[in-house]
Amino acid sequence: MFEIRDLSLHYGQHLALDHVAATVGKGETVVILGANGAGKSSLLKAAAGLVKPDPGASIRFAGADIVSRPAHLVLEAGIALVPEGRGVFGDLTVEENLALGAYAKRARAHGKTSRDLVYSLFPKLADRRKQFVNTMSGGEQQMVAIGRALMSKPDLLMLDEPSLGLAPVVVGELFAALGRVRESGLALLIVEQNVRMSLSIADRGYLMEAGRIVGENTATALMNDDAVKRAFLGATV
Ligand SMILES: Nc1ncnc2c1ncn2[C@@H]1O[C@H](COP(=O)(O)OP(=O)(O)OP(=O)(O)O)[C@@H](O)[C@H]1O
Repeated sequence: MFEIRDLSLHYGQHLALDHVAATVGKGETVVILGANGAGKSSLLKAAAGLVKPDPGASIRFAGADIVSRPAHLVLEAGIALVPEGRGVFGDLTVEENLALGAYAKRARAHGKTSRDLVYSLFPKLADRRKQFVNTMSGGEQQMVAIGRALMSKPDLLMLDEPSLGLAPVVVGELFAALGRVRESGLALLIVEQNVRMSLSIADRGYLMEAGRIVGENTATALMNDDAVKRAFLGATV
């Protein structure tokens, strides 16, 4: 359904992505693991149309080549990004933030159905629909950000470090909610530092290092991989 090939990206002289190839199947959950600066955010930004890759890249989604499309047209094609740092509007309420997520043409006619889906996936948001987002906890704000992205009716939801800065118990809640999003049939592409948690809801994962994909396997195999354990799970194997 989603296929990236030969994706390279320079920031000036700096090569941030080097011939990256990756896929996400329909309804599949895929995690990208890698150290700080490996290029994970750049990969999501390029896929979302927020940064322009080097010539020669191919990014295909549901049969269409979307590589040169601007961000709003990538969204119309069915790919939504929840950026690192969330990007919610703090001085608007939960329901106002959600309403803003439904501006895409593909989403406008489905506002009520999408809102009902978001509230069923995140019951906490339903209780707090009139609350200003800047009075909410970090975990709740992350749920608003995910809810807003879901309002665009995506087929692929990309998340950049959704657990960043959240307390462990909140991270647990967040991943339980992402598990429910996954069950609803969406494909997910997640960049995460919380390797254990993200692999626990994933089908597959890629390892990134210095702008390149250096490994790929099922989530179960990665969880048991000695190199992954050493690098990301704090094990001394
Ligand atoms: N706008 C930019 N201009 C110049 N260099 C950039 C820019 N954005 C990212 N980089 C550089 O590109 C490389 C990849 O960055 P990227 O943010 O994609 O990595 P990451 O794996 O997401 O890391 P992190 O987990 O720290 O966010 C880094 O060396 C970073 O300094």
